[in-house]
Amino acid sequence: MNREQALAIVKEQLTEHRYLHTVGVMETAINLAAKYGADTKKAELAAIFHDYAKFRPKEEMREIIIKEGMPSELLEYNSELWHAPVGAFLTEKEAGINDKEVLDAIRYHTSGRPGMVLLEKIIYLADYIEPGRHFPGVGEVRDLAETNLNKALIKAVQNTIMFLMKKGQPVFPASFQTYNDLVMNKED
Ligand SMILES: Nc1ncnc2c1ncn2[C@@H]1O[C@H](COP(=O)(O)OP(=O)(O)O)[C@@H](O)[C@H]1O
Repeated sequence: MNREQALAIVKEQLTEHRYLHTVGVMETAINLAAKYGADTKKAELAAIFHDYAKFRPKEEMREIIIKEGMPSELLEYNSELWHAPVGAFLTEKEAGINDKEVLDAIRYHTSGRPGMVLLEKIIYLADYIEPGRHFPGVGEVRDLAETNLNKALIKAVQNTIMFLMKKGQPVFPASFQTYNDLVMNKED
């Protein structure tokens, strides 16, 4: 599937604002992939589809999580988390993309996971720093991403956890595990 075909498929699923975000994630992911030696075509495809399920009704997502045997713990946490694993499932089912690396990058783009591979890191980070994002701390992560992918990712995961905790919201544990994994295996 080429870029135009992929973008046309997701455009139908998204609002204009979310579509523009997706294009920003795509461009950022391609740049990061080129810089850090990942497959730019896979980065492009994963970025285009990362929010494919963003606007599916909650009930549909809940059913898919249960039926497809996804971690039921997800249902106890912020439903904002659901579109990532459900998006991976629907990207395969409805768009026919079956590349496991691409699907995993979509699946883990919101929570992260311990042992993230390069493509997963790139999509998580591209989602966080694409040019349309404007929130406190994003500039620091953008700067880090120029030179050190892991340091940028640690900062992004840390900011996300701290943002949720400051609001007194529950934190899905995969993000803590991601943070610990990255910090404990830091290479510099
Ligand atoms: N571990 C977590 N526990 C609970 N909510 C989380 C966790 N990680 C991210 N989120 C929340 O999920 C939401 C969606 O994040 P994300 O998928 O990265 O962005 P978007 O869908 O806008 O591209 C954000 O509001 C974020 O705070």
